[in-house]
Amino acid sequence: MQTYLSYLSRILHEGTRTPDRTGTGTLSVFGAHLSFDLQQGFPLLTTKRVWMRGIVAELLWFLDGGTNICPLVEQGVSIWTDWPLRRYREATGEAISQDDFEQRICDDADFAAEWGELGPVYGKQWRNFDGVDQLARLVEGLRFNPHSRRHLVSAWHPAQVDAMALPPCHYAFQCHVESVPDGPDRLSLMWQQRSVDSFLGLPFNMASYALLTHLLADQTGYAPGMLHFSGGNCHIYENHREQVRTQLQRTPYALPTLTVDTAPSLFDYTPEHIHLHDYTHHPALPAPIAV
Ligand SMILES: Nc1nc(=O)c2c([nH]1)NC[C@@H]1CN(c3ccc(C(=O)N[C@@H](CCC(=O)O)C(=O)O)cc3)CN21
Ligand SMILES: O=c1ccn([C@H]2C[C@H](O)[C@@H](COP(=O)(O)O)O2)c(=O)[nH]1
Repeated sequence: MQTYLSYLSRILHEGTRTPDRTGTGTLSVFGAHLSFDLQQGFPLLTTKRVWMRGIVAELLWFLDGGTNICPLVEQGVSIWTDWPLRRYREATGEAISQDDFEQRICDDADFAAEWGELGPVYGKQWRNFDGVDQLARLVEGLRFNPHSRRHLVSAWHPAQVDAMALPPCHYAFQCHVESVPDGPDRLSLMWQQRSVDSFLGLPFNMASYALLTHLLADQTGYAPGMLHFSGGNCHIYENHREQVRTQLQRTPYALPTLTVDTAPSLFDYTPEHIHLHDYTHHPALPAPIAV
């Protein structure tokens, strides 16, 4: 995890003060690459608590093709609530609390359909990009044509980005199968991210794509290989600087490991199939999210 801490330190020391859409202000660099060997452990930060249950819920929601916050909210996961909540407050002028908004999303299906929808975001594009189930195709391709160089999934649909609550930040990923002498072939994954909230978002994204690699490997019979991140605008929000400094003073613990119980298909996993082992971490570092 030293690689993530060095990345944060680079933004802190070399980053340029840049205004941003949310009005928060950032320090940013353009262009960064991080690599993790999934054989060496599961890349969940140990220098603060990272909320794995929320990450699992979000990824399974993407895999299910979900674009409405309702199933997340029902599991107590609020990471996507801010955007629909703001839309509701602006449209109605009602000063509803987050708790009351989430309660209505859970209790009233019509309300959820109207106000909990994020538009054609990740889940939609992964499972139904103009009629193409990109994930089903990916699994078939990995199984039957492993050495293809076209194992690519795109969430960036130019004709639909304006209809999304937030255009995709991690907008594409590619898989790669590699032969290993005296061992099972390995499945690696690289994801592209145009905009990177390095303190709050990236730890989620790293764990989420690591988990996706484990699930794909489980479905295709490969061992998890390397995970690569390629970032465009990599930033630290001004109001995360203190938390970043605290984190940089902490010494990482050994990484946890992850095991997966096999499910009938990529679309049948539940949180009960996913087991995180030996996760030792420093205390949580709360920080405000820029909306
Ligand atoms: N500015 C911004 N950063 C993001 O990372 C981000 C967005 N917006 N918008 C869409 C999604 C939502 N994601 C989120 C949203 C919230 C947390 C968050 O608040 N995490 C906290 C606490 C989680 C909890 O325990 O409830 C954390 O400490 O990691 C993380 C990722 C990632 N994305
Ligand atoms: O998975 C995600 C989703 C979002 N983010 C961050 C990156 C930016 O800080 C904001 C998005 O704002 P834009 O103006 O659309 O770039 O959300 C992330 O890091 N990871």
